[in-house]
Amino acid sequence: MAAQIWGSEKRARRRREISAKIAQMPELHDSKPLPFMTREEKIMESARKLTILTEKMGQIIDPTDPAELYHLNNEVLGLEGNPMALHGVMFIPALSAQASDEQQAKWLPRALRREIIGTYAQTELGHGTNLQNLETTATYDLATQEFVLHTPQITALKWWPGNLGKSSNYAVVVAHMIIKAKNYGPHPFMVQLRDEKTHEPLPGITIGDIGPKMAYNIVDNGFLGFNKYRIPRTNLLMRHTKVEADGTYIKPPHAKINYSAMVHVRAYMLTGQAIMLASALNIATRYSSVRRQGQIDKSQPEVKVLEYQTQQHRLFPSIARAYAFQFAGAETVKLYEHVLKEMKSGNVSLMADLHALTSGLKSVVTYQTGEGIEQARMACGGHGYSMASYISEIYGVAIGGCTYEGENMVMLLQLARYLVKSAALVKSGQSSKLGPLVAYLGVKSEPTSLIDRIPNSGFTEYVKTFQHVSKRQTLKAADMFFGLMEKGEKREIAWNKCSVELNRASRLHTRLFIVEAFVRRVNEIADIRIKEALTDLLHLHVNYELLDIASYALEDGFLSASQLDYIRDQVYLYLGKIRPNAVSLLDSWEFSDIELRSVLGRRDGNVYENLFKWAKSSPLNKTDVLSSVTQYLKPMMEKARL
Ligand SMILES: CC/C=C\C/C=C\C/C=C\C/C=C\CC/C=C/C(=O)SCCNC(=O)CCNC(=O)[C@H](O)C(C)(C)COP(=O)(O)OP(=O)(O)OC[C@H]1O[C@@H](n2cnc3c(N)ncnc32)[C@H](O)[C@@H]1OP(=O)(O)O
Ligand SMILES: Cc1cc2nc3c(=O)[nH]c(=O)nc-3n(C[C@H](O)[C@H](O)[C@H](O)COP(=O)(O)OP(=O)(O)OC[C@H]3O[C@@H](n4cnc5c(N)ncnc54)[C@H](O)[C@@H]3O)c2cc1C
Repeated sequence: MAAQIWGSEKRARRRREISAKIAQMPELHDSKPLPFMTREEKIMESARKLTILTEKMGQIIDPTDPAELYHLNNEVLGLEGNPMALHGVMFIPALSAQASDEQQAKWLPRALRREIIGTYAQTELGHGTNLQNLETTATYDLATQEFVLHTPQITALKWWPGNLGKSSNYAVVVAHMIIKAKNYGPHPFMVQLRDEKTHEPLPGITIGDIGPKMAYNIVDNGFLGFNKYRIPRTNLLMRHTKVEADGTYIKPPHAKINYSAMVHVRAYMLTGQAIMLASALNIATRYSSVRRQGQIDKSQPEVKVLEYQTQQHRLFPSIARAYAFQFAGAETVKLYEHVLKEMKSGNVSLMADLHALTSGLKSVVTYQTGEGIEQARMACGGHGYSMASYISEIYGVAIGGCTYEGENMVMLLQLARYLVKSAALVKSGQSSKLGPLVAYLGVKSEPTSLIDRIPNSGFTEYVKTFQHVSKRQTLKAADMFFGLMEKGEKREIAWNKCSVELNRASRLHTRLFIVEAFVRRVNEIADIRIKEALTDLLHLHVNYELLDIASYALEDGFLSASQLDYIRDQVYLYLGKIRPNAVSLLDSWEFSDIELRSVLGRRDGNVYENLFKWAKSSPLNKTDVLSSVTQYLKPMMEKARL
């Protein structure tokens, strides 16, 4: 199963080997539990481990393999981030995709050797979503052949970029490029922020940390202002766009090609979200098979809480989602790598499809991951609320994904633009022009679902039902939009008035893609036992998801009330079938205790002993009487006694 999850037997084996090596290297372990550290201590601890890793990485992993690097990172540095998180996640990808060969030769080896630390600085205090209204400017000075970066007012301060505040000395900065008073829109520039020797901010740069966040606090998300700060013309990233010495602008082959670093993260973060969901579920499911509370049969002893159907219903559909996201994520990464290769050689024809797909997936996956992790926390009762479970940190980091790389509603609306264009093709009889991801929109569906009517139909009837609801909602939302325009409404006003319906279409389309990715994967599996276990999970997935969106299929009679009862019964049937495998389905992800960082979710299951040990190690328990008591509470009580 681990081979299915991680892509191959070799990958699963390598992960095990890496975890085993790390287990033998105490210098790479947290020196004490992270929740007991202050933010400064955590940042220091992370930097300590990061520098050891830089020295010893070659002994542990193949540093050129991103999957090994990612696993090493999760084990040693963990999900709260590290001082170089954005260096790998966005700075290097931005340079790789947007810098010319010559620029890459100059900067990439230095970045890869970690001679310099970089980040991706785009969002500002006043604008994150609407890139056209970013306010930082890069004005070309023909006389000196330099760009002058400037922050015209407080809202133009860069705000949020990870590791910008304290760790990075370089950044890819996105600014509006102005040449001879003409604004060419947002473009990426390579900018040095700090002196390479002293790490002091360079003159003209104002920089710092934006303060503590809900989670992810090892990362120093930062602010940055420029006061007429000059950089050479050749620091504009020039793979696709060029500015010649005389100010001549050579436009890129696609208007949005400079957005590729965002698409990179949107594609890669899906499996990251699956991992976080599976981690939280691993903790909750292990704990649920240790925790005994109450009886189902009063004549029997107390049961493990995992025996309760409500507990299974809370956890198992999310186990199925974690697998579904992992499989859909792996497909998306493959597609992304393909499109990136094409883009580098000038073929930009697949960019729109990839953008639409990743926009929908990042939104649905992050939202459902958040839901699943929060349910996992509640499934652990009171102990889930303790930082000892570590679920709150996993939750905080995961739901950051609902916001970063494009706020979820906004990204769903990006996919909706693509769906509406596709609907227009269907309506004008040009279905043959639909891309493969939306081809179903042009296919006539049956009048009613045949779920429960065709024995052994596999998942075909389910997929058809998902296709039906997605198609119907897309055409309905598109009709609403076109109708408003026909009535004379301006395009943007009409769009806004339909946006809730449009986003519903985007979600349904994306959920269909996730179901199909899961079906594709299960169909490929040769090992009978693995196939059986995953088929059960897939049964739960399709029935649970369909129940969740049933209103769309009920309202036009595609599904009947009796079919809904059938689907509900299937959910209960598969909850029971999955119960014996539940812990194994999560243990198969093979998270080590070091990586999980959870007292509640440890492999040994010694929950109570470990919780007591953890509580005793709380810094508050170093003394029996705190100074807050001697200084304030004791005098107060004494005064009251007089
Ligand atoms: C590798 C990682 C591995 C694992 C990660 C795991 C865990 C992660 C843990 C921690 C987190 C780590 C890092 C977090 C880092 C976060 C970084 C950031 O957040 S960076 C900032 C991100 N910002 C955004 O995403 C901004 C969102 N806004 C936009 O993208 C755009 O403004 C928007 C698309 C909304 C609109 O663009 P605009 O240019 O204004 O639009 P316009 O109306 O002119 O055009 C729309 C037109 O353009 C098409 N389009 C838009 N984008 C693309 C694209 N990327 N590719 C192709 N086409 C694009 C769009 O479809 C539309 O086309 P049509 O007109 O409809 O034809
Ligand atoms: C943990 C974290 C890490 C980050 N890291 C980075 C980084 O490394 N580099 C970087 O540059 N940035 C980073 N960001 C910033 C992030 O990319 C932005 O916060 C994000 O893109 C959302 O933009 P915003 O804050 O402007 O939200 P807003 O756009 O202000 O969103 C507020 C509300 O307005 C709604 N809204 C906005 N526009 C529309 C619209 N057109 N239609 C409908 N509704 C709309 C949204 O849906 C939302 O409900 C990070 C953010 C976080 C939380």
